[in-house]
Formats: sequence, structure tokens, C-alpha cells
Amino acid sequence: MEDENQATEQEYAFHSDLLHQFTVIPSVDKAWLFNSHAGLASQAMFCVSQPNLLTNKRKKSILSASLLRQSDGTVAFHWAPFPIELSGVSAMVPSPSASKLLIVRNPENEGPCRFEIWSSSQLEKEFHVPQSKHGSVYTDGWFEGISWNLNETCIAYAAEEPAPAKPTFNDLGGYQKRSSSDKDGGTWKAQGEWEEEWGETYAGKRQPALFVIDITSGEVQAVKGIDKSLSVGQVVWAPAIEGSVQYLVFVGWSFETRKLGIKYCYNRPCAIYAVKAPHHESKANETETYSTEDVQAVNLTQTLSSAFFPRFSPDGKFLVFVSARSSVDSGAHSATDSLHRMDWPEDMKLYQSSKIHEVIPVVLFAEDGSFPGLYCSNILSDPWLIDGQTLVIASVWHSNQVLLSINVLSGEILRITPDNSNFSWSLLTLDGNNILAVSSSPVDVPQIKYGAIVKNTTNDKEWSWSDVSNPIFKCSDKVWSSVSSLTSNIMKISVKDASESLTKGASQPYEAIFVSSKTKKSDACDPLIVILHGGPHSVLLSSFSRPLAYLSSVGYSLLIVNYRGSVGFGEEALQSLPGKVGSQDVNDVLTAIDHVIDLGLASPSKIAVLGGSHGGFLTTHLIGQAPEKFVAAAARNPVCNLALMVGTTDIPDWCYVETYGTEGRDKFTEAPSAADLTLFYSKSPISHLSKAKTPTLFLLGAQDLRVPISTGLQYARALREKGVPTKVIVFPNDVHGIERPQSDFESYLNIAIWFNKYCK
Ligand SMILES: CC(=O)N[C@@H](C)C(=O)N[C@@H](C)C(=O)O
Repeated sequence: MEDENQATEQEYAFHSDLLHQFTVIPSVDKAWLFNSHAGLASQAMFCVSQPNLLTNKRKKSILSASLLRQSDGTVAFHWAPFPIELSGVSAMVPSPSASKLLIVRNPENEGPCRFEIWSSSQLEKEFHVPQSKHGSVYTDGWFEGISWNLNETCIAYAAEEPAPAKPTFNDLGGYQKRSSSDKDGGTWKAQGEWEEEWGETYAGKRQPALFVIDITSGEVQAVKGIDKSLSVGQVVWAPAIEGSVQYLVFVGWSFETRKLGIKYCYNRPCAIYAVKAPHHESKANETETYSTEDVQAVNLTQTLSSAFFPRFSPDGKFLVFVSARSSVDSGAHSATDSLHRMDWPEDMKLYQSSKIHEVIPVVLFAEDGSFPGLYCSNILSDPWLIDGQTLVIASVWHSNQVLLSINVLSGEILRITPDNSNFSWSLLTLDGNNILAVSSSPVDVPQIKYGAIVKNTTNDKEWSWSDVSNPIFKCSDKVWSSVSSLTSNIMKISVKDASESLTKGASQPYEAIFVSSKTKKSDACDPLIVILHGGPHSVLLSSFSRPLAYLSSVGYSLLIVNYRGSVGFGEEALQSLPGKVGSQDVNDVLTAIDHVIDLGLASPSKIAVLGGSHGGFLTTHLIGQAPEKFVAAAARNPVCNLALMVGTTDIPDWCYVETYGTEGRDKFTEAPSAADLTLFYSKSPISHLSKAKTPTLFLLGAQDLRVPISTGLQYARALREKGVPTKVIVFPNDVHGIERPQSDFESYLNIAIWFNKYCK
């Protein structure tokens, strides 16, 4: 409150107006290309979202374009005059032939889940699936899987299991055996037994299970043969075999005594299974049946601790998937992926014996800019180029995200987006040998790119990328002129005091992205904000970030440090951090800061630090371990006390692994010993609190299950007790990400004003 009074109304007005102009720049969430390799004309559809501060939700819309191939080979996009708002839509999935479109509308409360089937001109069918059949369809990007069968008669998907019946009592306290719907009143439902959930962002979500809807009759069947204890998702149809029952392939996650948090955590064991799909009408020539006895799901990837994102080749001859086995086996929540292929036998009965080939192994370290390993967070539902054996994938490569083409038979990996650039790319869709992607840098607003192969011989493929002029990323003149005055580059930072005991990968340079004004207004440097990602096995990419671009446009240089342990730099560098958190990562950040000071790019007396989660752990460590270095700090849901967090977080195993290293995976217990708690405390920012004196802003989500609010609050109160200026903003309805539009806006507005107060 005091700060609000001190910051002038003009300052708030100026900042909220400018931040708003950055905030409302839309994003493209998904896109589809139809028919682009067939003729001269094709179509594209873009699903666009934009934060809406008044409703505190993201507004979603669809914008279409016609693509016309010009005589010179280029493609012109003709955009529809306006986007159409998509209201209440949870998922949309075109059928393989693009003649039908599925729209799913999940219920807001106890209502049915609605499935709509659209043709090119109208709504063809609408089915309401009651809660007694299943709850909401999963659209979380992880369990999510909505898949049309090839002849477009059925759709398989993951949805919440129906709610278990709860004990019911009448008004006299009498137990009623039957779980009535209480139509006549006079009864009440007890809570029933508590069930484990998958933690952060899955609160209140029931177990994901598989269903198939027949889009002619609307009949919905639960898929049988799946162990009740498995959480399942990412379902796809196996290639159809004439006259035979169809199979579904899906991912299953099991758990032992407890479901540990799964969001951002690729270290949860999972496997790919095959199971017979229910059939909806009996066909005379179908020899196989669908009874519970012979439909038991079969684990296809027993030899791997992790397998997900199953994708069949267009000819149905092989199945490709990603594995995070290095993450599961080491206990690190995210690590270097591997890519695998298994041949898909024509005789379904042989699939269990199919050999798994490793297409891309886990890369330990890479020299001289060569491929650092696979780090992919998604694969398109149809990722294949025309040859049917090369897939296109987005993967983190140092501080950039790039697009790779991977020939899954030869193992050839090509970086198909321009290298030596400060840009990051995300993949929207592909059709034939044409790609729609988005490219941006910290100082370049996103740009839609159209990619096509211009040279295609066995040994030589060349891609051309053209800018697609589009109305989506139009931004205000103010934003445009602000970002035009900025520049960014990626710096290599040498490891300080590299010792013999370090692995080769851990001795290689890490990176920091430096963003600053193109021109120096005076002799003095602009104040610097050091920005630190969470995880710690995550990365801050060289892509356009609306709030960070806002901070640089109000007069700050940014130093975004991808310290060792970040993804994108090979497995050895990543695995060098667990066991050394609070020291190796802290020192990497301090080295990066010294690097820019030594280059004369930052003034040592005007440095602020900002980080969330593990980045908040580093922020609060830095103000304790290097109290003279920072004039202001801001921490979003920071890990300040591992000894407190371990008892309340959804990922207590993370506290063990990051504190002890990989041995922490086996040490993990729900009942930490006194020795564990002592070590957790000593590795935590709270153990350096007595030295901290930096004014600090705390942004805390009260619904955070990952880093519960108590750890940030405890540290903030302790700083206050010492007389250090602190400000705490609690967002009552936010989870770990603090991403709801109003909360995100209020956070960055306050960060800028807090830093202005102490840095300028
Ligand atoms: C695995 C994980 O969630 N770790 C947290 C402590 C964390 O740092 N989270 C990251 C993903 C974040 O940026 O929020």
C-alpha cells in the first residue's frame, strides 16, 4: 500500500497502459493446413488466443486464410476479414480427410460433455454425454489425446472417469445404500474416500480413462482391458486391418503408493500399450470379439522406463515415440529425450515381440555447436513429410528452439530452420512438404513463416522460409517502436573454476541472452534485470516474451541466464546440477553477471533479479549469498525453504533429487529424517537470510500445489522481521504458473514499479 502511495498515479497510468499494449498481442495456439500439396489453392486455419483482462480469461478465436500458389512458386495468404470467436470450445479436431470437424465442449459444472460434428457447411450431429458416462475430455496437452479412426466413424479420447458413488444419508442421519440423485431433497452426500490426484493443475480432476464415441449413433463405450490403476491418455488408432477388430495405442502411467505431481515432470514412469478398440456394430467378416477376457491391454515398451507421444507412420509400418528414460532413471524432473521406432507387424498378435530401435540416443555432450540432444515437449498428430519416414519436430538447442527433420529409418537429423540466429521457432502444422511455423526473438514480435523444401535429394535438402504477412501479430505503434530500439544476443559464458572432477559436458560454456537498448543514451548503463528460469531443468528461450519485452522497453537491460542444468545443452551439463543446487547454479548466475559488467554492459550498482519457482530459489539465494550485488528483487512462487516445502509439495521427490543428486531418487521417503531436513534447510535460501538486505517483491499463488505459498510467505515475513522492505501480493485463485490474465498483468506492473523505485 505504501508503495502504491509513493509511486505516482502517473507512473501507474503510464505503466499499465504500456503493459496492456504488450499483453494483448495475440498468440497462435494451433493451426491446420489443408490440401497444400495437392493443387494451386489450399486453406489454413489458425486458433488464436488473447488475454482478456476484464473477463480474466483468454479469448479464443479462429482466423482462416486461403493460400494461393503464385507463378514464381511463392504462396500468397488471403485472410478472412475477421476472426470468429470460439466460445466454450475445449478442443477442435479436424478428421483425417478434413471433411469433418469435431468440437468438444466440456461442462462447466455437473452438465453433460458435448460433442459436435461439423461438415464444411453446418452442424451435422450433436451428442451430449452424461456425467454418468464420463466427465470432461482431457485437453491438458499431456493426458490429452483425441483421435479419429481412418474411416472417420469413431473418435477415441481420454476423459475423466465418472465420479464414484458417494455415501448418502437422509435428513435423520440414516445411511442410504443407493446413491440417489436427491431429486426429492431430504438426502445429503458425504465426501467419501479421498483419492490421489496428479498434483499441480490437476486438483479436482478424476483419473483419465479411454472412451470411443461412434459418430453415427452417438454411442459412447469405455475401453475395456485397462488396469484400473493406470492413468491413460495420448490415444491413437493403430493401422486398420481389413476384417479385423481395430486396436488403440495409448500411454499409461502407473503409480505405487502415491501419485506424485506430473506437470513439468517427465520423470514419471510410463509405457505405450495396445488394446482392442470397442466396436460399435458387428460386421459379418469380423472374426475377433470384444469381451473382457481377451481385450487385456499389452505393454509394448516394457524394456524402457518411459515411452510417450506414439505416432504411426503414414503407411502404418512403424510406430515412433519419445522416451524420457534419462529423466525417469536419474530422477531429474526433465532431461534429454531419446526417440524410438518399432516396426508394426501386419499380424497384430506379433506386436509384443517387436524390437525397439533407438533413432536418436540421449546425447551426453556435443562439441562445436553440433546437435545437443532431443528436448521436445510435443509432436504434431501428423508430423510426417511426404516421404512418410521423415518427421518434423521442435526441439530446444541451447537457448533457441529450432525445427528438426528426423529420418526415423536412417536416423539423419537436420536442423531445418536457419542457424546462427537469435531466433526461436515453434511448429504449428505441416502438410506434405510445407510447414507453418512461428519465429520470434526477444526483440522481434512473432512472425508466421511458411516453409517449403526447395532442394530435395537424398543427401541434400534445403528449406526456404518466407514471411507470411498476417493480421494476427499486429501490435501498437508504441510496442513496435519500443522493440525496434532494442537488440539481443546470446552470450557464451565460460565455466568458472572448472575442475577435473567435472564431466566434459559440465565444463562446456553455458549461455545467457542479453537484451539492451541499441543506443546508449548516456555514459551510464541502463539498470540490469537478471532473469532466472525455474525447473531447474528448463530453459528461457530466445523467443519473444510479452512481459520481458515490456520490461526492456521501459529502460532495463535483461540478462537471461541459462545456467548449467538447463535443458538444451546435453545430458552431462544437465545432470551436473542435481546435488549442487544453491551453489553451482548460483555461481553460474554470478559469473554471467560479472561477464556483462566486465564488458561494460552493466553497472554493478544497478542490478535487480527476478525469478519464479526454482528461479525464485536462485533469486532469494542470490540476495542472501551476494547481498551487495542486488538493489531489488522479485520472486514468483519461490522455493525458499526445502525443509518446509518437502512436506507440502506435490513433488517431495524433487527436493531429494535436487538436494542429494540422483541418489536422492532412492532416498526419497514420505517421512524425511532429521538429517534430510537439516540438509534441505542448509541448501535453502532461508539459511542465508541473515545476510539478505535487498528490497524484495513476492508474487504468490494461493492454489500452488508445487511450491506451496507457505515457503514464500515464511521468507517474506522473515525479511520483514529484519526490516528489509518487502511487498507481498497473493493471488487467491492462482496456481503455480500465476498465468491468469489479471494476475500476470498485476505481477509485471508491480515488478516494473518495484524495480523503478530501487534501480532508477
Ligand atoms: C519441476 C518443478 O516444477 N519445479 C519447480 C520447483 C519449478 O521450478 N517449476 C518450474 C517449471 C517453473 O518455472 O515454475
